[in-house]
Amino acid sequence: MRRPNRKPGEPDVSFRERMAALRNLPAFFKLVWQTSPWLAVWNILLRAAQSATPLALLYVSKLIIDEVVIMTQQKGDLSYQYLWELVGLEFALVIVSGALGRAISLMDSMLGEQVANHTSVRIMQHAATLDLDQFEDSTFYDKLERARQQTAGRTILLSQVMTQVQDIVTMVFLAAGLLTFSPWLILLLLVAVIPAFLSETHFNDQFYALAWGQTSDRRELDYIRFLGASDESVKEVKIFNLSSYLVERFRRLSDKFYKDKRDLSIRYNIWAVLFAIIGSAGYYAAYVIIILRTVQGQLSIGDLAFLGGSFRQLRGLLEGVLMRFTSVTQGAIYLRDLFEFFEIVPRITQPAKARPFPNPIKEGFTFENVGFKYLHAERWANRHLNFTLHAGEKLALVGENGAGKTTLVKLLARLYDPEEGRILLDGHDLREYDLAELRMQVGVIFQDFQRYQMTFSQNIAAGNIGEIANTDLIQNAAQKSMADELAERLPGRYEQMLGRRFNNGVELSGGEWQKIALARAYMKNAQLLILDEPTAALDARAEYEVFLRFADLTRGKSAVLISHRFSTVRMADRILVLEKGELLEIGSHDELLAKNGRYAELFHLQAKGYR
Ligand SMILES: Nc1ncnc2c1ncn2[C@@H]1O[C@H](COP(=O)(O)OP(=O)(O)OP(=O)(O)O)[C@@H](O)[C@H]1O
Repeated sequence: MRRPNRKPGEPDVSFRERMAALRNLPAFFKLVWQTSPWLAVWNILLRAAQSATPLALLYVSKLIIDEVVIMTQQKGDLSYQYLWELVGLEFALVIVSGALGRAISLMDSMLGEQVANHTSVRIMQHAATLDLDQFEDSTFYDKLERARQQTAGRTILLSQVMTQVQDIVTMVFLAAGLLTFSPWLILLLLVAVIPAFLSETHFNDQFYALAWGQTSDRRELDYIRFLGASDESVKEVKIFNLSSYLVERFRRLSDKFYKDKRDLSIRYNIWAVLFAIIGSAGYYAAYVIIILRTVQGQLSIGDLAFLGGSFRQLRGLLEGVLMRFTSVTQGAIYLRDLFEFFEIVPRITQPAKARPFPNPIKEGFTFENVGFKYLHAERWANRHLNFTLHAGEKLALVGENGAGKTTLVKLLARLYDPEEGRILLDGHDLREYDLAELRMQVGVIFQDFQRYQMTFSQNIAAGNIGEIANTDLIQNAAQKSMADELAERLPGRYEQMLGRRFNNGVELSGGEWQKIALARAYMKNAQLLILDEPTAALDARAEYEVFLRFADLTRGKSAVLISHRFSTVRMADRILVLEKGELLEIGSHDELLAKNGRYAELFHLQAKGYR
């Protein structure tokens, strides 16, 4: 499904591509089938029954008219029985057809909603398997966005395709009726409708191309809308008076969207009116012919009604089918975005023959000439890293902003794999180990940890979600990170909703959130704990206590701490100083001070500030 000659951002919607996109339909119907086989079967059965009703109705009404004409010419006693039977039959058909229509739209909406939910779940599940760097790539993000946004479109697509098939079957019925009277009326019908179809196809291409080109701008629009009115941004928006700037940016972008779409819509509608006139002319030409033949006595009045009705309905159906064809292919093109998203495979995967994670770790983690560069970045974020994090060792990472500390930690946790060199754990490449076990055994709390808009205990359980029902473990973890005192003060205690997004939520201070995030680290019995600036928001006393406990609680386990506070850093067994992604110095606090290098310089600089 790759499009080799397409430049990024350039849509491809030629007729061939459009037809090719229809190849996505079987996979789509597989998805529908997986969602709910029963609803799908019922939908098909009901539609099959419904497709025969228009012809039956037309035919019965022709019989009624003919019977009425005969009766008006008869003299003497009239027998009404046949007539009433026919009227009763038509009445029954109308009732059945109405009920079928209702049932079909009910099935459509139920099935559509289920398909939408099922797809959303699959998108979430698939997204969860993908790598962090894939999320950081904007073309990936656009694809994810398009796959996500088209949920409603897919619901419509489902009923459109089903209706399409149903209408085609109805048309075959009607055309069979029409053919028995005069085959060339069908030809007239095609001539009347095909130009409209071609115009529709052309404009649909244009609309798709427009939407395609706008994907990343639309993301920007959504982002501005979010910034303009969200609890997260309101503080800064007010303080910096950003509102008018944001509104202006929003207006400019949305005006551009509006103008592009308006111009296209106007052109589209002008052509549509023109082709509708051609379509009507075709219908009336056929009607005139039928009328003339009736007047000449070749057709009955009932035939006139039947043929006129058939032709009108056929024209409506054919027009509908042809127009729908373009929106079906349109939907199929969007499906391609969905299936292309599903085709993206993560690079960081479970090895075929996974090695069990060592418990306990014997030697530790060894970096062998490790280098890593972010996608599209010019500079290496980490390079030439050679050191060992010994089993049971507490290592602190120090360095200026952007020195590569967080990147190093992400490599340790296998959120990325090194591009150069390798990381060994007890002598084997980290990539050989079972990924799920690695995730359980390596606990990381990032500096930009999540503040889940969930309850206090759910926020902590996020660290080991399998234990969400284990209140003892959750409370124990809270105690270790000193978050328990906070829970005691909250009205709902452990069940207190946090954040402002939902009812009765309580907002916490930065340090309070940090204690909760820290509790997540204690939810697992991980052998390597990584804390990326875990105490930046804590007050001095809390920080001191947290670290005393941390040292105590992680005795015998390995830990990596990133911190800009030397009071914290000096508690580590060894300190690794990074500069521009490379290892500058490594040693204990005393060793590095004695060396009088960069660490000593930074340490004295900070100490001076406190004197
Ligand atoms: N997701 C990313 N995509 C591209 N470049 C990135 C990404 N994250 C970080 N970088 C770049 O990689 C380099 C190292 O970043 P890193 O986050 O590892 O630094 P750090 O030492 O943790 O910084 P800080 O002390 O500010 O947290 C920086 O130059 C940064 O701009």
